[in-house]
Amino acid sequence: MTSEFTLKPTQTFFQENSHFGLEPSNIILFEQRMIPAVTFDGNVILERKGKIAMAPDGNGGLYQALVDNNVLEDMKRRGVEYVHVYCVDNIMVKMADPVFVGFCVTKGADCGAKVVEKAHPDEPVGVVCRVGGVPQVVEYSEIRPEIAQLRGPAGELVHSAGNICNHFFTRSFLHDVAEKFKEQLKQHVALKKVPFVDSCGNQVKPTKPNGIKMEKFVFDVFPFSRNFVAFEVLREEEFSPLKNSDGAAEDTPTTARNSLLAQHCHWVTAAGATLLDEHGNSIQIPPSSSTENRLPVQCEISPRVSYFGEGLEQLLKGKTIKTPFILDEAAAKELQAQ
Ligand SMILES: CC(=O)N[C@H]1[C@@H](OP(=O)(O)OP(=O)(O)OC[C@H]2O[C@@H](n3ccc(=O)[nH]c3=O)[C@H](O)[C@@H]2O)O[C@H](CO)[C@@H](O)[C@@H]1O
Repeated sequence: MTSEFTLKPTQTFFQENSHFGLEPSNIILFEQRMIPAVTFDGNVILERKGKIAMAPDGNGGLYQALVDNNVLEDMKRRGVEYVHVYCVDNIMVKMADPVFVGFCVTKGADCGAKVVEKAHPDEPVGVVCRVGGVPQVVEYSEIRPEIAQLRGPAGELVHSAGNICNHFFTRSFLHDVAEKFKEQLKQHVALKKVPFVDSCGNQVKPTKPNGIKMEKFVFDVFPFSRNFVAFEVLREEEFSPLKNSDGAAEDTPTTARNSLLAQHCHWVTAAGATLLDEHGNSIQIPPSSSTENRLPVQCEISPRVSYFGEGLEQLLKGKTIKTPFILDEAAAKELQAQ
């Protein structure tokens, strides 16, 4: 799902990359709806003369967009029964993870969410929990601080299941949502800086929030589930979000890249290889849970060679590898021939 802003660049990106080897007719890109941004007293905002400022309707706009674009019918025709939904800003996402999907299917779930243990009470992640017995996510922007900080007897956070925006649905559940529940999804208020044109015709880029965007949230369908499951995974293996530009303290392009490189180093050493730095000295890799802040070892493995570290032993066991090291399909062929 894209928005009005991202459809064209996404299409172009897929074309420029030969659809990553997929059959183009098997890739369905579709747009979510846009709704007007308004001022705090409810008036529309002019982005420029003659154009109302619009914004995508939140990731919960998915359910309306599935209907608008006949996507569920298309899935039915293709025999798609299970759907993996994830947000675009997590470099470590395991697309269509067979373990997660298998877990949900084995449990007979119609709806599931991957979670990681929250790092600290104020971490900006929603909390997957039950409220009055009903499964849901309480978003970080809406949880009361004293609830976020509640701790159990051993000092652990009571509400520790951090939502990573990584969900499983059956097609039949999505069908029910589209037919019966989508109108019941709440609107959430987001205070935003909305560029506008002032009464003299000048473009203004506000420095503090001047408007409201209404958003629906993708997880607001969880309460309608008949069998909801949560599946906890390790943060260092599956979650390194990109929320800020470089220069910020966390969740930047640099931290995302470093998380991926660190993971790939672990795969290489777990497969029995030794990594060398540019001077030929062997590199000691800290454990994957280490928070030690050091420069990443330049070691990257193409997802076309290994999805989650599997199959590397036959290529790498007992080998000594100089970094920077990129294991793409061509390098894998060479290693296989050795
Ligand atoms: C509403 C929601 O899911 N919140 C989750 C989201 O927060 P976060 O604040 O990151 O939520 P965003 O509004 O950025 O949306 C997350 C993702 O949803 C998609 N998107 C967003 C808006 C939109 O109109 N259309 C659209 O497709 C994008 O892929 C985006 O990456 O990720 C966090 C983990 O990183 C979770 O802990 C939050 O609970």
